[in-house]
Amino acid sequence: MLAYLKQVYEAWINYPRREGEVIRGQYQIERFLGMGSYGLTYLCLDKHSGQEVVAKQAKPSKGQLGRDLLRREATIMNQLEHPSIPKCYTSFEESKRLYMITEYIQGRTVEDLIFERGARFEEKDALQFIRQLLNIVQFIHEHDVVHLDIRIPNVIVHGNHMSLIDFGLAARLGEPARITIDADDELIRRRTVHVTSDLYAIGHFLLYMLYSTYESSHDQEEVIRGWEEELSISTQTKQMIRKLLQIDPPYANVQACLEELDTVLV
Ligand SMILES: Nc1ncnc2c1ncn2[C@@H]1O[C@H](COP(=O)(O)OP(=O)(O)OP(=O)(O)O)[C@@H](O)[C@H]1O
Repeated sequence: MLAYLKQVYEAWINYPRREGEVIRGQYQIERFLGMGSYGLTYLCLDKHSGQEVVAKQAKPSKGQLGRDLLRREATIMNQLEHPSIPKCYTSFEESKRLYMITEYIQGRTVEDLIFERGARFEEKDALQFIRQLLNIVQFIHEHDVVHLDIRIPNVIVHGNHMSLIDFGLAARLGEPARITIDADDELIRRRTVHVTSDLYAIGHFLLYMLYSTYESSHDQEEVIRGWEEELSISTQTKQMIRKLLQIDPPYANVQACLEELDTVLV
């Protein structure tokens, strides 16, 4: 009963703001984009600049933790000035709610491209794509930050341009755990702040892209096989994925991975 009441209360306090409402007299809500684990995200019109921007609000039910994470996200994004990372414009409180305003990235996520648009990435295309992504991640690591949430819904593609979004879980390398975490937030505690975490995620990212061309044969009885058997890809690419996924000794850093990738791409 208590758990049910908690659920009802959280749904009520997390209820998104309506379209048309204006945040701090400047950001008019055009569309609710979604509710993540720690935040509510809106597409807004900045009435001062006439530009579309993204407003992320700390999720009220997460209390201080949600606010701390959003503040940390804004601090980290402010340190990462790169054409493939959304700019953080400002953050502020309004009526005890914390908001962060960032650049709106046009385009489609890789998840949408594969699962909604039916995009297919051949081996070479997938590797070239991963090369671009590695360049962004290398920049982030050079700034002593680890993203920790590199997944196909967090990469947006617009023409030939790619952007990495959602720095909500990003952390500084070697950062001591400063945030008190309750039972619901176990996930964060288990993540290790090390560059290999991002490389591991890129291994999975690459597998998603490569599986976009995979067709299982329905004639035979369904047999569960691993990716190494199922995917028709070169031995070199398989070796790279094994290192990314830490099946074999992992790359020490992004540079080592890029160097090997370049030998595969020639
Ligand atoms: N800067 C941005 N530009 C364009 N779209 C964005 C931007 N930031 C977030 N989005 C989109 O808004 C939606 C909600 O994003 P948000 O990061 O709040 O939650 P999530 O990704 O659904 O969950 P979680 O943060 O728990 O992974 C997603 O569809 C995401 O693609």
